[in-house]
Amino acid sequence: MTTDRLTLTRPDDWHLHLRDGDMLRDVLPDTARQMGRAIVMPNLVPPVVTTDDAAAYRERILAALPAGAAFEPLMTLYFTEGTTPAEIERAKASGFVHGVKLYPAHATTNSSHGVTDLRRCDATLDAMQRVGLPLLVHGEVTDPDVDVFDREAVFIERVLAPLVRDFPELKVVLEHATTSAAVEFVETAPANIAATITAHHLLLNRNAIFAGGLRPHHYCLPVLKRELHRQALVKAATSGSAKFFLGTDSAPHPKHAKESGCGCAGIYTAHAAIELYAEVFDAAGALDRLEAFASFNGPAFYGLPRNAGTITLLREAVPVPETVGRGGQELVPFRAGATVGWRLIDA
Ligand SMILES: NC(=O)N[C@@H](CC(=O)O)C(=O)O
Ligand SMILES: [Zn+2]
Ligand SMILES: [Zn+2]
Repeated sequence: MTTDRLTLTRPDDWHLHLRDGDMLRDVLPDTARQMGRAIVMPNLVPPVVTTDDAAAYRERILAALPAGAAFEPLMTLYFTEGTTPAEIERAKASGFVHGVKLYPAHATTNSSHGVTDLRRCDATLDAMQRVGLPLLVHGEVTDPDVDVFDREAVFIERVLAPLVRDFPELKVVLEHATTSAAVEFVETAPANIAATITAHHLLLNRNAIFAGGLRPHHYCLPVLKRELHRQALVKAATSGSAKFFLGTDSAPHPKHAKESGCGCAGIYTAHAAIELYAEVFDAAGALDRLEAFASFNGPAFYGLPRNAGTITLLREAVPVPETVGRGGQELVPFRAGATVGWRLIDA
């Protein structure tokens, strides 16, 4: 039996880039239309490093919301080697900071202020473990001797496994998991270790970067992997395990910055996020497990209530515009000029 109409508890996006200024105003309505909340990444220029920075950014997001939107931004701090235990206490006490994001220095977009040696951060990690503030990790080593396709697996071995051993109570989210190594690590780790999975890593393998020519809009970090890894991610997401949840890593960059001699990493999926995940779960014969992945597992991990409302999807081919952008710089959305298989209707 096929389902042509799907009603779900309103989902959340547990890994999202909203940027700032004009770009923020352009992209925020896409997320606010479907998600109740989102964990907002702190890699602005300059980064969001203190609770005061996060409070100010939160106000800018709320001010950019379309009238009547009930969206709640869940803020994060950018982990630097200067992040103190006192800042962790302040962040936790704020009630609006829900995680601290670890970018290994130079691993990805706007990560130059990231951490070069996590061993120098023990006191801060200890404070996070004590107050129950999750560590959100971009899990890739930056060692130039490590092949770009192996950077996640090597990070798990060199950094994540020792971290989990030394801070056994620390809540950790391995963000945008892309490999079978990540899936195995998270599955066999204790309940305080979880992972987000993006729609694009569930839908595409690395061939998509080179399909008929170089495809800058399929370039992101961690980079797309082999088909066997994509299959492992689909299996994990649709398994019913509470350790995996929705995190789009929707990462808008202006068209000219992607279509460049040195293009930025990041894929914009917020315009059709839940629709793209529905495609994946449908193809896997697991539409009945989409709601837990999208709407239940994340709040359970973060210790937050589920959203109260619902959203409804209809099975229908919906065209995706060539560009998105209402005033800021144009950006090219995932599936630009093609279609997605579901329509989100206003319930
Ligand atoms: N995922 C990406 O390719 N890019 C993200 C950064 C990140 O999440 O690593 C961005 O901020 O553009
Ligand atoms: Zn990242
Ligand atoms: Zn990201």
